[in-house]
Amino acid sequence: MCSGCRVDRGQVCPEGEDSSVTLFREYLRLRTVHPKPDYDAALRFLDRIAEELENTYMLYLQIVSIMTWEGTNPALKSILLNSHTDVVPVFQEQWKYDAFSAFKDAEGNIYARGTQDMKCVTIQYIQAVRRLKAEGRKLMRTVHLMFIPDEEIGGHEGMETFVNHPEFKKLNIGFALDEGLANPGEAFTVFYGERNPWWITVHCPGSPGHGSRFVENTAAEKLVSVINSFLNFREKEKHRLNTSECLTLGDVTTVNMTMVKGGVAYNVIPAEMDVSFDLRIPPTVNLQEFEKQIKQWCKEAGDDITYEFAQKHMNQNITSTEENDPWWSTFSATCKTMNMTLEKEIFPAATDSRFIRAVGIPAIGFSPMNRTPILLHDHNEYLNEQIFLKGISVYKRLIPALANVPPLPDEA
Ligand SMILES: CSCC[C@H](NC=O)C(=O)O
Ligand SMILES: [Zn+2]
Ligand SMILES: [Zn+2]
Repeated sequence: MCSGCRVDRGQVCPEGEDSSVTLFREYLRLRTVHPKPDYDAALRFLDRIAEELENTYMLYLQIVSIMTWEGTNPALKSILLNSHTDVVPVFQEQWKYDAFSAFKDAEGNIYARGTQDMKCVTIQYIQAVRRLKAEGRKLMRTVHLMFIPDEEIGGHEGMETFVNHPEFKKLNIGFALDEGLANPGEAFTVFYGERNPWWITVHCPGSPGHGSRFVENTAAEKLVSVINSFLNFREKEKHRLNTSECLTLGDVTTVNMTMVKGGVAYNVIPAEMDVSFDLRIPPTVNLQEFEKQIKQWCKEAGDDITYEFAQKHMNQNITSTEENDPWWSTFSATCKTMNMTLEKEIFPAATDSRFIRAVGIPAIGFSPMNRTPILLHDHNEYLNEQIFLKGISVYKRLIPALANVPPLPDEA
């Protein structure tokens, strides 16, 4: 039964492994890894699950799959359980085990790309729903499990497109859960907003000439000035983070110089040099003012400098974590009944939640992994099977609580 793992809660596979863990390991072995993710394998896997769960299963744009568990009052806004199916590449030589073998060591640590980001959450949603259905539970609101590609490469052909698709609107989503991060301590981290990613390339043109001369107005001098301005700001933000007790990474702006381009030969002064930065800007920063600052740095560096963005997210919607917010109060009260401590933060990187929040839907980023080092995108990404299993019980409480939030004033 291990390979198919159609067994349910509490049932144990022949080798004594919980069937949910076996299913998780099976999913981890699918190579949905960039740059050529095997999405077909994921779709076949999900197709089978949908059949097992007897959920309505739809495929949109050939890639986004949605399993729907209809509520007893389907006119009410629904709950979205979102997860992406892709994972980032690995440097296999740096791993202790094959990154797609889902090796489990004696402590129950499962090693594979995607154990934390975010194949764990996908299977936890599925198994929680499976258990609830097996118990004959009926929920008031409809629950949609959405499995989406391309999150790791910016979501252009995934969530960014899908949120504007008429089929997305038809889902009538009131509240969404999406991915978060592990927490090495006892607490669980929850994310109510994200920093905006800005990927910028600054073009520094200059006078060319022979490498033996003191040519005026060179591209390199401008480049150095631009780099210094960005990196001085980086130092300030780093200092602000390191000297404040209450700030987390999501509360400051990070700047990283990630690419430089230019030059053709040792003795030819180039006519242009380019530099690219990855900026992540907290939702509290005035983005117009921030761009003015960038313009100023470019102006100070010399004439004719231009810049362009490869990513420039402007939406700064955050999700309410006020006690009077029905979604948040339900989420946090349910966690409290399980004695979970929550730490509220701004997500430092970008997830598909930014597209969900941008269309006005509240979303919480949450991956139930405490006592776990943050290893997403890292070598030897792993998750302990007990932590993974605990997460299923967490969702088994959260999903009905959220799906039973009484009709809101605008739904009456
Ligand atoms: C700006 S699109 C890139 C999205 C990517 N997400 C996860 O790592 C990130 O770099 O944050
Ligand atoms: Zn992710
Ligand atoms: Zn990721």
